[in-house]
Amino acid sequence: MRENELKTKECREAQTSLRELQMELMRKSMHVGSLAFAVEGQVKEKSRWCQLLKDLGEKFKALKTEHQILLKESEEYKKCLSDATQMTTTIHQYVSQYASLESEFKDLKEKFSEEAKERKDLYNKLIELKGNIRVFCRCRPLNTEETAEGASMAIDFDSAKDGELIVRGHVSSKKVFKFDSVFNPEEDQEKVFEKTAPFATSVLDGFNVCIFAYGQTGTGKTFTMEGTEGARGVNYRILDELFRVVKDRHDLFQYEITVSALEVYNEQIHDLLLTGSQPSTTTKRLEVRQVAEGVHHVPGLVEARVSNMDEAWDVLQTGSKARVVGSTNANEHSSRSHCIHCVMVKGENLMNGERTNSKLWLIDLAGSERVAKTDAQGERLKEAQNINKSLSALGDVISALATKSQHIPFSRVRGIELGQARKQVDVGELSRYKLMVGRAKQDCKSKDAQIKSMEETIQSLEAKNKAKDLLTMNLQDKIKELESQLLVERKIARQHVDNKIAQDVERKQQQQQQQQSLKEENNTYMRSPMSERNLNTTVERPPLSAAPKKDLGMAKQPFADSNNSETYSFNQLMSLAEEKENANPDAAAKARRVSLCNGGAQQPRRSSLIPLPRRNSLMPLPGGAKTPAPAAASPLDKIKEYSSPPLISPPVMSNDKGGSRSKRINSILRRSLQKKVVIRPAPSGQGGRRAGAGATAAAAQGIDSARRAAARRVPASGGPGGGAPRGGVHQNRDKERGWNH
Ligand SMILES: Nc1ncnc2c1ncn2[C@@H]1O[C@H](COP(=O)(O)OP(=O)(O)OP(=O)(O)O)[C@@H](O)[C@H]1O
Repeated sequence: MRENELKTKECREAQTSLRELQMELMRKSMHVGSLAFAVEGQVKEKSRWCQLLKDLGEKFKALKTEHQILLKESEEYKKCLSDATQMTTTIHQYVSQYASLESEFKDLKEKFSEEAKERKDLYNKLIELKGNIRVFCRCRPLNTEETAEGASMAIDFDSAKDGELIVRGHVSSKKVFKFDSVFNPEEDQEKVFEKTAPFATSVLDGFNVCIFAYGQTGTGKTFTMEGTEGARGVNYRILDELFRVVKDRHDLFQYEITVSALEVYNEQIHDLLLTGSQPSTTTKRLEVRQVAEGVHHVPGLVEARVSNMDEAWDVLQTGSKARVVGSTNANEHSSRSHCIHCVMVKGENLMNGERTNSKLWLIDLAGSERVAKTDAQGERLKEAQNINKSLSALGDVISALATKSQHIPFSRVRGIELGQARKQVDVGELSRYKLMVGRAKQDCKSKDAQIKSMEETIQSLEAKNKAKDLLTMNLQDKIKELESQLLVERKIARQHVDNKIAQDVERKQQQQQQQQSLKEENNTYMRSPMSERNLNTTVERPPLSAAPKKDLGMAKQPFADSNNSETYSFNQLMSLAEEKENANPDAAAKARRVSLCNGGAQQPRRSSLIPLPRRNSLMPLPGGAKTPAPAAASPLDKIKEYSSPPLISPPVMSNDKGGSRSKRINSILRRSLQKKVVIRPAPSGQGGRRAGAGATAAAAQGIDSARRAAARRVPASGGPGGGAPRGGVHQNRDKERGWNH
């Protein structure tokens, strides 16, 4: 039992432990599960990290590669930088070299310009030394006809190299001619051109050149100048040379070449380039003009711009073909006109900008002929005569030029004066000048008229000005007089006011003294009884005569006695005066009238305590009561008063203390003067004037009239003599003026 119990207990314990173990197992299995989940997460994380690691490894590899590339590049850049530095240094070196080369080039350019100039001068000197006018002589071979006729050469060319030509005569006599060069019949075109080739350079250097062929008809002039297709003459060759030199100089010079062609036929000029395209009948006549010294121009002549030899030759050939040619006994194709080809060259030196303008004249003259020999008739005869005439004139011109004669007979030549034509004036130009002169004259005339009228206006204005000046002076004089008069009146008014004030003060003081004495008397009577009164005693009274004396003293110094309590201050006096004036305007007006008008007998005589200066103007002093009042209506009787704005400001007193006082007085005076004095229009004389037209003018007029009236009354009011002369009035005026100074 016990065993059973033990076994049961053991079983129970084993069961409990089993349960615990089961629980433990469960916990462990749960823990294992959670660990497995965690492991799974860790595995995932690990794989992610592995992937990241892999990516980073790849990136690292790429960066490494890039780094290597960049390293290579940086090395290359370093090399480039060093190369660039070297290049910069090289460029700087080149720049400095260029600068030095440029300055060198500039120097060389200058030197070259100088050298070119020197060369040009030397070349020109050489040409001059050879002769500005050079004469070459060419003899053609005998033609078939001459040979057939059995003619022989009459010229000896033994000394041709020295420029001598010997003409054998029929007799034994020989004639020797000297030329710059002599070409024998065997010498070809090229040989002839050799002597003329240098002129092409002269033309391009800016010099004018003229080559012409002169000679008897049929002697080979046209052949020499024009030549044939197989044997080109001077014209072709010199043009060819010209363009060759232009080509050589194209780096240094720029040229502009134009050509023209004209002929002088029967002393008339025709444009061959124009006639080449149009019928000769329609061509207009041309004339040679000298536009400046040594510069000639044919207005209206066609000038063809050419840029190369072919163009130039084509143009000149067109002209040559249009030339008048006729058959004569001497020459089957005789030129009946002078053919002139002109090549105009405008050059510009590209180095220094120097410009040149030159001309090359190539002239094939018509041949001189003996009319008798050629047996010319009709048109041919006329042509021959004109040709001979013009050639003769040309001979004279050349002779004069060669001998450097002062007078060159250009006027004899017409058409062949291309070398140096005299200055001609265009008819159209002349008429234009005439028109201009006419207009200028008209302008001049109209301007003269304007000036005259202006002078008259000025004169009249000056006269008016003078009159105005005179008027102004008169007015100024009047104003001065009025001003002085006004000052006098002010003075009088001031004195009057002072007197009035003094009188008032005196009267008041008298009254006060009287009242005081009465009071004292009363007091005396009141204090003593009747019994005590001494009837014999007399009250000591101030003598009656003493008061006026005292008053007189006070009146003399109304503003100075400050000890007296009854004495008025200046302001009080002023206010008193104003009060009085306001209270009794009639009296004030009367008072004013006293100052302005003749109060005469109506006014009571008052002794002025302040000595007044002697008055000679306007009206008598108040003391002049003896003077009878004028019976006739005085101009002052016509005076009426009316209020108006202040006329003239009183002069400012300079005294500082008295300034306020004087201002006060002035204000009173101003107020009294504001009642302006106006004279009624007089029946004559001053009737034209308007009273009150202007404040100042009215016052001036009024006072002036009053003054005149006073001046008229002077003799009546006790003046010396019945009719005082006008000078007396002036004297009075002067005296009045003297008061103010
Ligand atoms: N040096 C020369 N060699 C060969 N032939 C020449 C020579 N000079 C002139 N002639 C020939 O002589 C002829 C007359 O010459 P050309 O017409 O040039 O004379 P010209 O002086 O111009 O006469 P014109 O004044 O009448 O016009 C032409 O047939 C020309 O071929």
